[in-house]
Amino acid sequence: MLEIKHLTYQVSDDAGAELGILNDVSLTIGENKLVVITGPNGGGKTTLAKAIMGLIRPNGGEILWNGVDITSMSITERARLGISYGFQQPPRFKGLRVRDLLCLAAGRDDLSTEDACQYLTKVGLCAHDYIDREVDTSLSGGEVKRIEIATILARKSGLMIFDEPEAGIDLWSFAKLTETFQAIHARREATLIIISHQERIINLADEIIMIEDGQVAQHGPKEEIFPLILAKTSAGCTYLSEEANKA
Ligand SMILES: Nc1ncnc2c1ncn2[C@@H]1O[C@H](COP(=O)(O)OP(=O)(O)OP(=O)(O)O)[C@@H](O)[C@H]1O
Repeated sequence: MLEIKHLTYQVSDDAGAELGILNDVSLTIGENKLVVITGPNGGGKTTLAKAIMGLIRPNGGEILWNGVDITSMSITERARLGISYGFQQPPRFKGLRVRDLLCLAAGRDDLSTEDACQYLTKVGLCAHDYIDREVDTSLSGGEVKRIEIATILARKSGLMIFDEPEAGIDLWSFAKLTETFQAIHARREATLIIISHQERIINLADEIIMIEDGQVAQHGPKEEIFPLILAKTSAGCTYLSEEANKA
């Protein structure tokens, strides 16, 4: 279970004034739930994910994973506790091959080619073409994104956070990725937090959290929150209004 209590994160602007990015965020995510975080651009979704992973230090509040206070822990300590985060824009690793990254993620030098390839297939990559490629600028944005997601799958974490996994990914790979999320969830293997604006991903959720202006604007079961989001975003669009009425 992930518990976030009164989390705040502030930065100073150029004039030295405090700017609140996360403002008293509290929420609880149950074990093995699939939760989608959505909301307007700049609302604070990535900042919240980075705070959970330890990539930024909050100014106040607490984060507990399975009852353990991780607020002051390093990224490495959180990773050891089984927390993973896939960046919105993943980094590249010149000199490392896809195979090396998967071995590192799985924590095994002896990861078989077959096992490594299975993770790539789950994100819609033809394993044979990619397993020995270097993770450098020769790979497209969508390819790097899928390779990073494959490394998260290889890590077998208890809490997997994906930041806009759909970004830059073609329709075919996106369909494969959606199936993969669904399969992990069906096997109740991990708690999944997916930051997304994509209706097909939102549809996979047990719960939706809407973050707006650094606060939790809505949090509840998909059946309750999705119609509210559709109604809010459909003003002036007849098609979306009809979908909202159907939902
Ligand atoms: N270090 C920082 N300094 C100044 N502003 C910041 C900093 N980090 C985040 N912000 C601002 O905080 C707000 C929230 O950013 P964040 O990336 O969390 O939004 P988001 O909800 O993930 O947006 P998107 O949907 O566009 O990815 C944005 O306005 C961003 O510009």
